[in-house]
Amino acid sequence: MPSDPYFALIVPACSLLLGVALIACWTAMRQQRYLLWIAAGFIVVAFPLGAQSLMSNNQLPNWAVLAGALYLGSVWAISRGMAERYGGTAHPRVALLIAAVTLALLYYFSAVSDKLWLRILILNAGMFLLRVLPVRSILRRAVFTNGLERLLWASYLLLVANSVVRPLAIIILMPAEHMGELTQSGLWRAMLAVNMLIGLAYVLTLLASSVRNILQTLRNERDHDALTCLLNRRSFWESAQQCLHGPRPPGWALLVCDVDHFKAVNDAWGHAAGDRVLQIVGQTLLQQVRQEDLVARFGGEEFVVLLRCANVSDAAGVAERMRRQLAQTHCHAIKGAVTASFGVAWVLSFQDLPQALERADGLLYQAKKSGRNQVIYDVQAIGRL
Ligand SMILES: Nc1nc2c(ncn2[C@@H]2O[C@H](COP(=O)(O)OP(=O)(O)OP(=O)(O)O)[C@@H](O)[C@H]2O)c(=O)[nH]1
Repeated sequence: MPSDPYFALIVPACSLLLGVALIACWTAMRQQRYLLWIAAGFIVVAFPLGAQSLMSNNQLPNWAVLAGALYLGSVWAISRGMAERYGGTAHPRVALLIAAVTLALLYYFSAVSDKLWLRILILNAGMFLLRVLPVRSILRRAVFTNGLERLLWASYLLLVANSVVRPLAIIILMPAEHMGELTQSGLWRAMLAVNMLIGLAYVLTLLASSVRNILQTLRNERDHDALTCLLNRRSFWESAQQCLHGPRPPGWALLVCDVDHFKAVNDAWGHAAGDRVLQIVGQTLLQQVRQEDLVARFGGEEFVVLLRCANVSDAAGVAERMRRQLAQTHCHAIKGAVTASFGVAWVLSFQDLPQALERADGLLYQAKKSGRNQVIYDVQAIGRL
């Protein structure tokens, strides 16, 4: 047994704690099942690591196959988690084959011909192959959109590289005559520490990027209408403030659009068909605007668009295109098309936005009163730019 067994237990204890931290993170996020796989990887590896660090050299060969199976299982669980996170695959059948060959070789070099350095080499080769398994499919599918994602990927590749560096370091740095004392050597402890540091970097980056993703999802849900995926009233107001900031904003017009006789659509075809109509209206409005414009669903069948344009008649032209396209778009759910009415007002500034909304609403009301399926705009606003 090593002279300082408690020091040797620090690394497996840390691994266990990292696994528990990942499970805690999973319970908070629920849907991210890959966290469970990776947690399992860190928890499982703690047992052979702890046990082997406490074993004498004579005991090591007896447990080589079982410890090897646990190491390989833990490595594959992490590969599986990474594959699941990025929509790749960890090739379970190939993994099983690699594990079977590795364990057979471990058995041979423990029971038949006891060679510790060969066992280390074989086990690390098996671990390397299992870690590499998902890499190709991940690279094909994953888009590393931000620094954290790139850092996570880099720390996983470090784990992969470590499976190569570790056995090489042992072979190069450990004198053959002292190979038997490997698990009690300073080199072994240094390798455990490096392992732990890479593992720690990996888990911390994983936790940070998972929290980032969940916050992004929550922000997305907070800012968008669940049915049409358009901006909701709240985020429309926030984004409009950015568009219209400053005392003299560039030209902006406000379009208010309301689906005609929508209650009748719901009554005749059901609520699900009505929902589908709302989605089509949202898509139609989006198709007619540029990226800098804002399209929002304010509730019910009312949509609002903040449009960057030179004057109100240009905005009315855009609304007219929207109206026409909507009237021509066939919706399978109602076996026909819907029409909508529009009110278009000019926006003087962000402070003017509530009044502009009232003006556009008034014009929309006029459009409804005058027979629906039409655009009415604030004629007097022409040339105010
Ligand atoms: N399917 C669906 N219906 C909704 C949703 N929100 C509101 N509605 C329905 O939209 C209908 C709006 O009806 P009204 O305000 O009377 O307007 P309308 O029938 O379109 O009449 P006009 O606007 O005057 O042409 C109501 O029946 C609401 O129940 C939704 O998210 N999905």
